[in-house]
Amino acid sequence: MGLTSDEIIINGGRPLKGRIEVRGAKNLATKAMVAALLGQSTSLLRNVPNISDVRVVAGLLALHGVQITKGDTPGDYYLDPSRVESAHMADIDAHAGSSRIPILFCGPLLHRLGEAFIPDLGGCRIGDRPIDFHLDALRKFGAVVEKLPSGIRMTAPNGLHGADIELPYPSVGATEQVLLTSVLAEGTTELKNAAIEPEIMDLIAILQKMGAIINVEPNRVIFIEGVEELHGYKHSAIFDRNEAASWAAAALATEGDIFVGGARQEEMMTFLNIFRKVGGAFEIEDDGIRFYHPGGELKPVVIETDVHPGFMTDWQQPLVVALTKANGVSTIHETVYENRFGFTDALNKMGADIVVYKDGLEGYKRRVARRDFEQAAVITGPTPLKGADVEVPDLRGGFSHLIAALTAEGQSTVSNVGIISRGYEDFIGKLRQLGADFVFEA
Ligand SMILES: CC(=O)N[C@H]1[C@@H](OP(=O)(O)OP(=O)(O)OC[C@H]2O[C@@H](n3ccc(=O)[nH]c3=O)[C@H](O)[C@@H]2O)O[C@H](CO)[C@@H](O)[C@@H]1O
Ligand SMILES: C=C(OP(=O)(O)O)C(=O)O
Repeated sequence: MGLTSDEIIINGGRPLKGRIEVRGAKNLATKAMVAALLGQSTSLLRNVPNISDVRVVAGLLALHGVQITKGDTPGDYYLDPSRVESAHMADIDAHAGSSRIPILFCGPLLHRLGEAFIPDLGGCRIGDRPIDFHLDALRKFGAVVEKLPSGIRMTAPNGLHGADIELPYPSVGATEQVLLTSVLAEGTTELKNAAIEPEIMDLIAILQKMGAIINVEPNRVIFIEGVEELHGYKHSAIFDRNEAASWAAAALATEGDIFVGGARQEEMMTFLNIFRKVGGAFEIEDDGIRFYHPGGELKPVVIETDVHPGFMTDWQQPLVVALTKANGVSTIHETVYENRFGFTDALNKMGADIVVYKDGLEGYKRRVARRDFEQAAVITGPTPLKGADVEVPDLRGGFSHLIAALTAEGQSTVSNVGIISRGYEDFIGKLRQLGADFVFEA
């Protein structure tokens, strides 16, 4: 079969070595772009990554009348919301299924227009991804929600008012929903059990620059005093710690040495501890972090994914590849999503020994139990990987397939790699820079 632009042929076995840069986080830049809708003047977001999720949000904002202009410096986006009131959103449902970000348009659009239509959501298919926390919170602010066959329509006949909200779980998206809605709601909002990921703190910094009053209090409480008006912001997006962790895992699995420019220690501390326990080495510099395999054997670990400051769910997939090389049995408990080990089928096809326990491991007690069961993957190593044909299932799983193919003996064809562009800027160029041996025709 001929090579298509959605396929990469990788000849494995070559260590990745060199320097690459990570830019602004997908999980902040897209939300910061939505925040621009709340301002009365133009915002400047810097360090925006060139990824498809950003293009999807830019397209949606444009449909809503936000004029987006790129600045002379790469990654600079000017977002002018002054024409939102006169926009006609004719093609809005053409964006159905393209990303999860549209749900965050609710609050800003209700404030600006008194109504919002949100097309069906996309994002990674990693189990059921309900939006009940979002809708419950919006209703508490005074929104009236109507479910339609192609999405959700929302109105706020009496305006939006501050509310007391306690999330059943510290959801990242629902916390952002509350922040983006409460800042212009009349009165005060107290949010309990909020998510406190670094990207959320960066969003709060942006909202404060716009004129919002937000206090982050102890024990996951966020207190917001609504204001009458917000203006544009100037902000440089926080670095993408998920991308940085992925390249770190690639360095370890391929026995390589990668300097990740733009990575910072503080937001990656939990990852760095595990990286060290597995046998990886790192050096922290002012402008980035060097991740490398220092020689010697890799060691097995037990990981429980969790909300921040725990080990992030988006970090486990690339690291699993390195764990197939560790000497012994590693266990990963995925506690954030119900179904995030689908990517391991392809690794097993390549020779890994990974057993997924869909209902969790008997007798294992979590520190903070959330459900009756949690998915667990048990990885027994070391198992050398062999080249195979594999298909990318989702963003992080896809990156792990790339790493697996890079470490495997022989040739692999990884198809459906387009998904990886959702969250990894120019990953093909970066692989080239790091000396990977592959064929890809754009
Ligand atoms: C674009 C973006 O920022 N994506 C990130 C965001 O996703 P996202 O914001 O979608 O993740 P959440 O933190 O909301 O989800 C966490 C858990 O809460 C559940 N839940 C969430 C909302 C809701 O209304 N009801 C409900 O049950 C989800 O199904 C999931 O099991 O945080 C995740 C957890 O750090 C990351 O893996 C994603 O990369
Ligand atoms: C799950 C992820 O993203 P999203 O929420 O955008 O699907 C991810 O970044 O790994």
